[in-house]
Amino acid sequence: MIIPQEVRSVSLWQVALVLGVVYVAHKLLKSYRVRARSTPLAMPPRPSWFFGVSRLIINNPDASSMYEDWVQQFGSVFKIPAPLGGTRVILTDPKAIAHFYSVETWTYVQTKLSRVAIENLFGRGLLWAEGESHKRQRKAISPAFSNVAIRRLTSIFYDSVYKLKTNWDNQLASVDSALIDVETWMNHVSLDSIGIAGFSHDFGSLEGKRAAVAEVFDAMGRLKPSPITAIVILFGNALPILWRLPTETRKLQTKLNRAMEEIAVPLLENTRKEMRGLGEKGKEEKSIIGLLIKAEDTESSLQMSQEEIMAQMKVLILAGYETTSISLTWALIELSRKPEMQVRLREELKEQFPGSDPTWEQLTNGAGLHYLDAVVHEILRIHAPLAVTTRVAAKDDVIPLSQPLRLPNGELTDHIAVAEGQEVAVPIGYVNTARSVWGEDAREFRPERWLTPEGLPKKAQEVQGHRHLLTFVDGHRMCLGRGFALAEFKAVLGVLIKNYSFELPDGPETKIEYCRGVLPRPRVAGEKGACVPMRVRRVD
Ligand code: HEM
Repeated sequence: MIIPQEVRSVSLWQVALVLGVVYVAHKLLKSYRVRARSTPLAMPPRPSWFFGVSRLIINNPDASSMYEDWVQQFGSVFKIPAPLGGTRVILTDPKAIAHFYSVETWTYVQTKLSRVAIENLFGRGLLWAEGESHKRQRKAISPAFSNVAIRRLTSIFYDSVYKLKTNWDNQLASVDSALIDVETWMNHVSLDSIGIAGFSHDFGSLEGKRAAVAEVFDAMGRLKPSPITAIVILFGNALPILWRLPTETRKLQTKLNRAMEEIAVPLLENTRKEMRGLGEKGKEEKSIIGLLIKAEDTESSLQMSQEEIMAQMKVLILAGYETTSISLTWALIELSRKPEMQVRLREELKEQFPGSDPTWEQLTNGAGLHYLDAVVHEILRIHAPLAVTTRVAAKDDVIPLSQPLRLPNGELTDHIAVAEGQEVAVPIGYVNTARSVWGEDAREFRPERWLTPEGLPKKAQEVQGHRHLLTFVDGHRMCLGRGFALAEFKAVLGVLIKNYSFELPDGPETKIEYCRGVLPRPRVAGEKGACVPMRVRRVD
């Protein structure tokens, strides 16, 4: 049958109109239901329906000050305008935060958008899983992060930093000092360490090889929002097929998968050979994923598929590569801004370990390395690589508060009601550096605060998490690799500060700014990419 053109176009318009009306009605109904079942919280004005305050936060190098203003105006729990007309509840009260993390992955889950993005890029591994599936995966992978396992991996961190040392010593053989981009080298140390310790693969970046994985991460940081990506982000939840469009992100995903496959296949083969007694003599598999494959087999449960193994490998790279290299870079920056602290750390290292390097026990239990421990934790406090946890409520919830909160209607409350579908966030970076929690010098790099005999301020002690910091979050998703990260951070920083002195190109006042990466990275102002060139000298 031939349908006249005008009839066809009219019906298309009608369909589009009906769909539009249904969509808007659904959105309105949903927001009405969320509002009806939620405690009415205070909220700052909305600067844009499309972006909410997200652009103000992302573009603000001092987002903590914005949160501080809001806390002063509205109290410890409030709402902020989120993108597309939505709202987000912000928790800064310690009891509320502890509750939130204690029910995360069950009551609070990844937003649909993050979940699809994580699945597409990094597979259905630990970071993607929620609830029962997350519990099962975490139980399977946890033994590979035990103290015994990390202790056996510590030599890998030293191997990496000594490869760096060989290169730097060559550069400094005939000159007094050299200008070295320390951020790139921290990336190499971190990537090669996670490759070998995580899944027995040497990326070789410390020897000048260009790893495809590092290229993917660099490219992800440089991705520019295109109209097609915007469409996928806006409508991807409703129409998952859009995620299959050949966007730049999808191309990177294919490249990352290919690179990881090349690593996963031999690892699986070698580990299974070893378990059948056919492995290379003296080459026992001790990497995190290797241990995981072995454990699965001895428990004679189902073997992990190659796809699952790749997903966990990608989780390790995503979770462990940038976080550690960014933290090491910030440590060198802060110690260059405060040369007297650099000298104090060097003296401690030389005094305690004049002719050797500390073992895992010595790194972990202090062994006189109190200042090293203080520097590391102070960096993790003021430069948390992940600045916020954002989740959505999967069901209605009641969040308890440690202090009564004054609501906009004048009532006082000791709890708040949150409805299913409401976004909730914990601003990690702000809580770690809040003056009301850490004192007037909260924003300053002052490792000495960790050494005071009376301990941390009382308010800080109310915050749960590793050493009262939210840097590794808390609860079910608390960073599994924190023992790994701390051992690596201390081992690498110890060798660097013992052997070299670091100066920023324009002295302690050199301007440092953030640049985009998968996570925000530091750079010396004016540099094109994420570069932190420093004047490096050998010290005897
Ligand atoms: C300074 C370094 C590090 C920091 C600040 C850090 C921080 C974090 C944070 C904030 C999370 C929670 C992510 C979320 O809620 O979505 C996390 C999860 C995780 N991290 Fe780390 N991380 C670091 C290093 C590492 C390293 C080196 C590894 C592995 C060797 C690692 C493995 C993991 C894993 C497996 C998870 C997922 C836990 C789960 O979902 O149950 N992390 N990390």
